[in-house]
Amino acid sequence: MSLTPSDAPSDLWAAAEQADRQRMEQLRALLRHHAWRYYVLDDPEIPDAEYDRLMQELQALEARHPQWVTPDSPTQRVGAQPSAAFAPVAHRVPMLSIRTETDTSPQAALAFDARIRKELGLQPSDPPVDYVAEPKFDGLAIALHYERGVLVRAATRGDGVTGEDVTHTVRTIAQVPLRLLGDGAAIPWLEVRGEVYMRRDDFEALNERQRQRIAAGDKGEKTFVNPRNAAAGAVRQLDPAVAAARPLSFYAYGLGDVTPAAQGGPAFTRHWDVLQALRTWGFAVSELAQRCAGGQALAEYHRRIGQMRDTLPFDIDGVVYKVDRLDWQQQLGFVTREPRWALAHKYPAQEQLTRVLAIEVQVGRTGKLTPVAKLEPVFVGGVTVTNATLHNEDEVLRKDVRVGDTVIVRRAGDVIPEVVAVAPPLPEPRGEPFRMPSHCPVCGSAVVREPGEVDHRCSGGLFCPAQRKQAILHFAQRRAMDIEGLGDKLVDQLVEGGLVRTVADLYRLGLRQLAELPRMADKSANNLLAAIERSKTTTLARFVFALGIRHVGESTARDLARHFGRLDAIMDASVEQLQQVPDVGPVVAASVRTFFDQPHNREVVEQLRACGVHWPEGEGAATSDAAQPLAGKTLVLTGTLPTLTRDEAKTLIEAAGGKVAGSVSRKTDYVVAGEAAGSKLDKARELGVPVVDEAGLRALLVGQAVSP
Ligand SMILES: NC(=O)c1ccc[n+]([C@@H]2O[C@H](COP(=O)([O-])OP(=O)(O)OC[C@H]3O[C@@H](n4cnc5c(N)ncnc54)[C@H](O)[C@@H]3O)[C@@H](O)[C@H]2O)c1
Ligand SMILES: [Zn+2]
Repeated sequence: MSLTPSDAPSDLWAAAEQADRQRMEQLRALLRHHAWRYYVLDDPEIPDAEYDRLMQELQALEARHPQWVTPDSPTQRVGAQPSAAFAPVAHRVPMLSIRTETDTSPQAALAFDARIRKELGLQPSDPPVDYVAEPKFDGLAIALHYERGVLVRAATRGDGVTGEDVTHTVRTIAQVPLRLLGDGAAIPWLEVRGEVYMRRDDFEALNERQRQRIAAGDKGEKTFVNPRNAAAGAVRQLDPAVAAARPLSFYAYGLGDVTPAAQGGPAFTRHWDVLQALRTWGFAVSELAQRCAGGQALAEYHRRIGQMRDTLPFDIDGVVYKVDRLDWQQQLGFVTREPRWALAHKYPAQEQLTRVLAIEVQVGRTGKLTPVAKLEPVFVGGVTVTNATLHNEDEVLRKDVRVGDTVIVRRAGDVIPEVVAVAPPLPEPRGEPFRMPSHCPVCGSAVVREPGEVDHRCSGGLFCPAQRKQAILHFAQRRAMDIEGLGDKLVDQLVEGGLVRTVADLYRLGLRQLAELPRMADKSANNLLAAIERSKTTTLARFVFALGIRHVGESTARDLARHFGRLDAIMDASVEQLQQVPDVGPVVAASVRTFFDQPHNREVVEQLRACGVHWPEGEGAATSDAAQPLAGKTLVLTGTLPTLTRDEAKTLIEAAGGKVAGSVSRKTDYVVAGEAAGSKLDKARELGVPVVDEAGLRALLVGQAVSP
């Protein structure tokens, strides 16, 4: 029920008025606070959608009570007061906001067109109005001043009248021309306007780098809420080096104060022509800008760009419609803070508020543990989201996200939704701070975080159901157990069909089970069984590599096999003993020890042996199922060999027991030189190291002597 003077007693009416007035005061204070966080600190506390809701509520109240609208109300102003940290720049042509339409349906485009036609006094019989439609980039507006084609100043929008001088940082942006091309160079005074933004991939990479820095103990660093704020923060830096290190981009979309045509400035009649000229002067102008005749074409544009939104490399929060004819723009003019000739037609917000119901830990296929927030379902970026990543333990603690908190969730493009921050107010009392579990929630094995690493990992690689597929693929690969035909698709089928839980189950597969799999003929099932059977005869080095112990690659596996000779010796070696092996440092040693400390991993190893997987054990037998003609020899590869790639040559040499080194020294036994061999060949000659070609290498591989 709504209260109006006619149906409510006057004191009730007065009370309602009083409540409105109080709410307006409250909203203004809130909006001022959030505008300050957003525009001055580049560190918003609430999502834009939330800010827009507060703004709309205030606008509605002001519409109902126009007598209480104050000139300093956030509804009457653009941006925020420029910061005193920068020199002020006066905008000769004010930098305004754009009227925003949050109704994402096509109707809004038609309504805009109808309004424009009405304001221009057009008749239904008049032709459609020409518009230019452009993406609305989510970055920050910048004015660039060019004097005779040379960039002399760059300014933020500030409060629309006075901006901040950010020439020092904007100069570092590669897409901002320092000198204009073509006839742009001759214009006495030219102000170009556009948006500085950060591409989504650049933003993700920047945040990943920040997370690494924080993990490495850099206390001063933080991650950024979204590309818009990362871009704004970079531009509004005092130190240009910081901005230069952040990957920023720039799109030009219009002009500000320009020398009139009569005094040597450019003459334009349409906005579209402005965009084309900007391009010839050397600016990036969006390829997505398009001319549209009439409201229907605008609605179609909104739909088309909306469909592309997730795949665009940058964030957009809507599209902008602009009347193309500049004389009409002039005629339509401005209201307080917005031109009448433009409209920002939004898309569903990419950031929303919701509540954390739980924090779960997920285990990825490589064993990495990721804390994930379970959320009260929320519509964000066009879909309903119920889970959002929290990346790692440090991130959860730094953001201090707890169960019961209200958080900002971001979903942009095809990047997985993430919790970007906790939003005030905090609940009273709060939940417990997050702790990473000490044991894998999937398999119960110990969870390990290595020094200098951001991630926690499950150490039960051979057994952990989360890591099954990865473990089997690794185990079966050519350089490990070499089970031919056991690829991605088949592993999926075996695991999903419940036939294989650990690698030991491979040796228990029967023909009947295999033949029942979809797309599996008897012949291929037989081939696979034969390949599995063949793999039972292996070497200790291959077997150790096949286990998938973190940091134990092929060559470490070989070193371990050579040093210990027997599997049990490796499994029981202490961290100190492991470090006796050349090239095995504390991290690798700890990783091997932890792996074999997991009872589940040991069980799988025992099952493999029980299934008949075997290798020659003991001194000298460690690595050889064939002769090792290059045992103890070090070779260096240089240049291009006629038939072998460098990888293939390396594999062959290592299979023959040799080592491949990166540089030539007195300890090098042979240098294998191909086409276009460089300084390594010179070095070999200088040191008198024997040099062989590919034929020579092949001879060495089979144990023949070669004369260099
Ligand atoms: N989260 C918060 O706390 C908070 C606080 C204050 C403001 N905000 C957000 O900031 C925005 C405030 O609106 P505003 O007044 O700055 O205007 P706006 O960002 O909605 O629209 C005007 C701006 O659009 C940009 N723009 C992008 N592409 C353009 C194009 N092709 N042509 C012309 N302009 C283009 C320009 O930078 C211009 O200044 C809202 O989205 C609001 O939610 C958020
Ligand atoms: Zn596990």
